[in-house]
Amino acid sequence: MGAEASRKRRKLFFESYAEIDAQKARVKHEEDIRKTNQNETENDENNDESTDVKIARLISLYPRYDEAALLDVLISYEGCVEAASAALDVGSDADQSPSSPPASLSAREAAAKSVPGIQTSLFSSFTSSSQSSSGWAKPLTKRGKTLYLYSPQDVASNTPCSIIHNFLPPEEANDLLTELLEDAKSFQPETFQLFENQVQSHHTSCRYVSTDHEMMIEHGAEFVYNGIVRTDTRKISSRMNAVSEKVQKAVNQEIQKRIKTHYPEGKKLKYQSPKNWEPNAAIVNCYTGPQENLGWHSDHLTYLGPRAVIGSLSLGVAREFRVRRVVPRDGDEEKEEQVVLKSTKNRFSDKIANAQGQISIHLPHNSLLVMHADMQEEWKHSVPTAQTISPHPIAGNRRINITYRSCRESLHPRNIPRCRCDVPAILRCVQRKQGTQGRYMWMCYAGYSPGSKGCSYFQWAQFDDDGEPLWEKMGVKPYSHGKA
Ligand SMILES: O=C(O)CCC(=O)C(=O)O
Ligand SMILES: [Fe+2]
Repeated sequence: MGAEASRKRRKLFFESYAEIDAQKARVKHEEDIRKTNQNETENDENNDESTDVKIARLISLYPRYDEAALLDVLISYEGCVEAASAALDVGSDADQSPSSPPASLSAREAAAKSVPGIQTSLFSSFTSSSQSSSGWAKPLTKRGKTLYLYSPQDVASNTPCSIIHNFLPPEEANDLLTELLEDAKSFQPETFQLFENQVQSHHTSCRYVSTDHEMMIEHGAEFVYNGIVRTDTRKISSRMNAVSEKVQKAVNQEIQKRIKTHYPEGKKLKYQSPKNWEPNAAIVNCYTGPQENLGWHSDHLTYLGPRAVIGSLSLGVAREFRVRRVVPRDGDEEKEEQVVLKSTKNRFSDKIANAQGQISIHLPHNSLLVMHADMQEEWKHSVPTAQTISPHPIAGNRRINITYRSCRESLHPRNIPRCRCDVPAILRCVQRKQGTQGRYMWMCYAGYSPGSKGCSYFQWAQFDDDGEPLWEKMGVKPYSHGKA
């Protein structure tokens, strides 16, 4: 391919060469982190390669894909050549060798095919024969493949989520969208600490709370949420509040349905709150254009408590929401905890967690997705970059998402233990370690705030059956109890 043609094709993916370099730097940075994680958990023979070497390896394997497309795939797989290569193999016709992609495959198609796998049909590609212990069908996913789901029935049967399409009366959805698009003009990307570097999210967001009381508390001090120091907290508007009441009603109905149809013996899960779900905070996310995204993560449980339920309303441009189950594996307990901690810093995915493939849920304008109590502890989710988007008549190329959350009073920052850095500790669930999977722990949070290193504070968490903290049993003094 001529240099000029190659440059043109690169431009299909990136606005500028600076962006390619920035992407490469990002991959390199992510690689460094992955390398650190892997060094601590496993001996990976491939982990000292630079991004350029990895790209060179992919180019030699897939000579007919251009560099930008391969870089895109490598980014999707967090710098793991093997995973990227597996995805490209899936993306190629089954009977073609990796070095012989279809002759007509453009760079855009190559990337589309490679991120990450193609479902042919829900019922022909995937088969399910058994139910998991929590009652829902075993995921129908396969390694390196993505199962695309659209219908509420498919979503409820195959994921820990349920979805309601056309949730609000159309005018109400449009009015809320218009209001939030205006608000979002002053949203900022999230900044979080990734070891010694500060990293910015690839979308903007803002936290909203429902009462003046919460506003006063949160304005005095930085509020750490989802691993991010949030200095901009706003008050929920009357329009958002009216919608919040509808979300509350629908989410409570969905929770009851879920308990009856999916959970063992039709009972709520251990640690799930038996109370009516009442949203008192929201994070509003704004994704401008197809490249803005949110990486793999589980939502932090620090203020929500175990078995949290989240109502997530999508407005504007339709995007994909991906979920994948976290697969437990064996490893050293202490190192595993460090990995969990680090993975919250960088919202990093784990190639082992990818072993069962991913599920993509289509999120159109005015859809309410409920992430149920079986979600955060056992699954990760993301909003990936899109190859193309259909402009929305009001939002243009933007998508607004509101995640309504119910923070527990018992886990308010003033009530939770503080580590030696004098920062409220973070609550995490062990997701991957066989043996301790499902156990909760309190850890130092300070390492998340830019410029701070953090301490090694660690304490197993204990809760009653309804997910309320048992501070005394843990021998922990909540912050406010220690105050005069
Ligand atoms: O934008 C979305 O649909 C998901 C947002 C999300 O996962 C979050 O705010 O934690
Ligand atoms: Fe999330």
